[in-house]
Amino acid sequence: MPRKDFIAIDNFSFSYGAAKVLHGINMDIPEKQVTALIGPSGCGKSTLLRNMNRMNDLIEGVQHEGDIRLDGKSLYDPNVEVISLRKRVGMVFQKYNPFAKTIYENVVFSLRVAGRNKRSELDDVVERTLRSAALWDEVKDRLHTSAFGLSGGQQQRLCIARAIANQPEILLMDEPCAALDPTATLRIEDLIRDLKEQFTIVIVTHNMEQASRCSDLTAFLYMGELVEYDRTLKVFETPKEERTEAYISGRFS
Ligand SMILES: Nc1ncnc2c1ncn2[C@@H]1O[C@H](COP(=O)(O)OP(=O)(O)OP(=O)(O)O)[C@@H](O)[C@H]1O
Repeated sequence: MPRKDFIAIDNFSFSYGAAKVLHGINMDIPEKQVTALIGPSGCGKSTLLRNMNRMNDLIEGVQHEGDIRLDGKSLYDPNVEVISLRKRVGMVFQKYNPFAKTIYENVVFSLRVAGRNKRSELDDVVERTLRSAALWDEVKDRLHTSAFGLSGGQQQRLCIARAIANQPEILLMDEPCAALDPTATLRIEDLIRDLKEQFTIVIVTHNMEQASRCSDLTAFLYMGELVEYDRTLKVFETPKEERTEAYISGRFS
């Protein structure tokens, strides 16, 4: 049975120095579903997402209260090593950012870092991962050419492949289609729907249609508070809160 509170966010608040930007967020994110974080610019979506793999830790002066648990275990447990956490939680960013390497070497990057260099294993991972990222057919004849030779949408799918090559449990996506055209966007949305068979996905998006097309649950944040969190259909069709209704109907952005 997939776990309903695979990522359990428990009364979580977060500050950059004196600026408190998340206020007592409570949210259970289920396993192998797509959960979208929506809300106006600056409401704290990326901050919340980046806390799910402790990416904000390196910023000076940050503080948190409350807890985030992955599969029952606190991210802040002193025994949790951030490096092993990042293996469990992959991340894809707004601007596709392949490394200046070949397509093949981008996919196997995290395996090489972990000292896994056996050619036959790497070949298998490359094919399986590129198939999962819906890119194999387009690149199988040019695996050893530069990743920069791909289109923007292909480069983003390659970044998704790189993020999932080491089989994380969770995939965090921060506006993954923001730099893509509508056709490439739809391909990534198809891919997100396929990938939830294997991964728990959390996506930040400004695009309401995208949230309604590809997420199972939607959380609406406003000024660092979680205003509403429910099944996506419910949030879009019969929101409980006036502020959610106003936002999704475009009365403010
Ligand atoms: N590194 C940082 N240092 C200080 N303040 C930050 C930092 N990153 C974000 N903030 C502030 O935290 C608040 C929340 O920002 P965040 O990027 O999480 O919001 P967002 O909802 O993802 O916004 P957007 O949709 O514009 O990307 C904003 O007021 C922002 O200015």
